[in-house]
Amino acid sequence: MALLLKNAHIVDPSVNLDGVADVAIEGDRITAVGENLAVEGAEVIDLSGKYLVPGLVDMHVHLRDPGYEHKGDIVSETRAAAKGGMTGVCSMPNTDPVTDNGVAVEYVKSVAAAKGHCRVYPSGAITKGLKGEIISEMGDMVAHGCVAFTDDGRGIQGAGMLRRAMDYGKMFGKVFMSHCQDEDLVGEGQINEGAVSTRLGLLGWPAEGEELQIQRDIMIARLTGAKLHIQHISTARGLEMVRAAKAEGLPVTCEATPHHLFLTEDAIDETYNTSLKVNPPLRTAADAEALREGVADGTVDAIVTDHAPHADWEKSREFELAPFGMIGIEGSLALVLTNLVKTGKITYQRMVELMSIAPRRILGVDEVKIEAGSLADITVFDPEIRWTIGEDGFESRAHNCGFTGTEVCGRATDVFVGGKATLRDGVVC
Ligand SMILES: NC(=O)N[C@@H](CC(=O)O)C(=O)O
Ligand SMILES: [Zn+2]
Ligand SMILES: [Zn+2]
Repeated sequence: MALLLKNAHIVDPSVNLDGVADVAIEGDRITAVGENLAVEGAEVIDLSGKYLVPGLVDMHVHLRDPGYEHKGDIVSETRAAAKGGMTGVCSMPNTDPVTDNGVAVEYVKSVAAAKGHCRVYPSGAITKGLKGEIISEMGDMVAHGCVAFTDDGRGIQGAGMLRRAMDYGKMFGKVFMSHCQDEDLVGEGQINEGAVSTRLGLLGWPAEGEELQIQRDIMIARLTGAKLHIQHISTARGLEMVRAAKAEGLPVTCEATPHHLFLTEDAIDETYNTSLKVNPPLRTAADAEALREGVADGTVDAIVTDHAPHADWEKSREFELAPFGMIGIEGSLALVLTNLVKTGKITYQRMVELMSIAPRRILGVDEVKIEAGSLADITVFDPEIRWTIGEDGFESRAHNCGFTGTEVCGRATDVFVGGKATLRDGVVC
């Protein structure tokens, strides 16, 4: 049946839209955008007071499926994505078995298509088993729908390995996404190296453990001509390196997470909250401030969550034994609205670039525009809903959210993927 979304404030910088209008949808496409639209027989949804934007995409998400379904699976984590307002996610390959061949990509793609609550764009490992030793079956993975290559969860330790993978893999035209972590330097580091790690008696993880690989990967991208995307960037100097690479004209992009933008190492205290144990670690206030500047000035291309579900029993251990990672996909839109848009740091248009347009462009997946003919992947949110993260639990199977208890303003109410509702009035469908 046709759908008519009425009276929403549409924001889509790609077609210069910033104002109230109606959107008509038929099948999986937008058929018209304009004022006072009427479509015979259409279901009419009044969206007065709400914003309507091209569907949000979180390009860094751990679905944990196959292999770690006790943390989350494709159904539970795409439900979380829909609840957070996402129409699509890029899944990470650190599953078991690792997503490093066409069959593994096919599994994620087909289960998501059959049972998922948003689109899933699978990434594939750069090296077999994420071991950093042998190049994965890149061509096979691309043939099965892999959109990007990454060894996320680990960095590629050998510079020569990365060089060979980029030299070979660049023919597929996909982006290489780097988790930058020099394992020899980082060692058993638990949180950012500094006064907080010293006071709490936790081994430190120096900013240099990330920056060395950011610089190295930029240099190897320059050498090979491959497209490079720096994942979950967390340090001011690392961001400076990306800024310089962009100024040089290299095909380098980067992403930042809400936790690296809005939390710092100072949130970690004697309660040893393991939800705040993330890779890379929460950094200093100066780092977070530099990242927010980068979001505003365009150096940071995309906001992602690095949504990383872990079971309660895995996180309820000594800080050193708990795994790294926090969930975030249900709160990211609200955190960005609350901390960046409503404070005037960025506009709604910039938010749409960061959370919708740039992720699709970097991943090279179908564009979505609020105009006739486009795929009807749409996110609707109410900027005035006040709520507290975690108060009603989570759609995710996991609870390891570092923002639990944080009061925010703004929440997704309705999401459409290919014209089909996946969230209606805040309820996942
Ligand atoms: N970010 C994390 O702290 N953890 C991620 C891995 C990763 O993104 O590197 C995970 O898979 O749990
Ligand atoms: Zn990572
Ligand atoms: Zn990750």
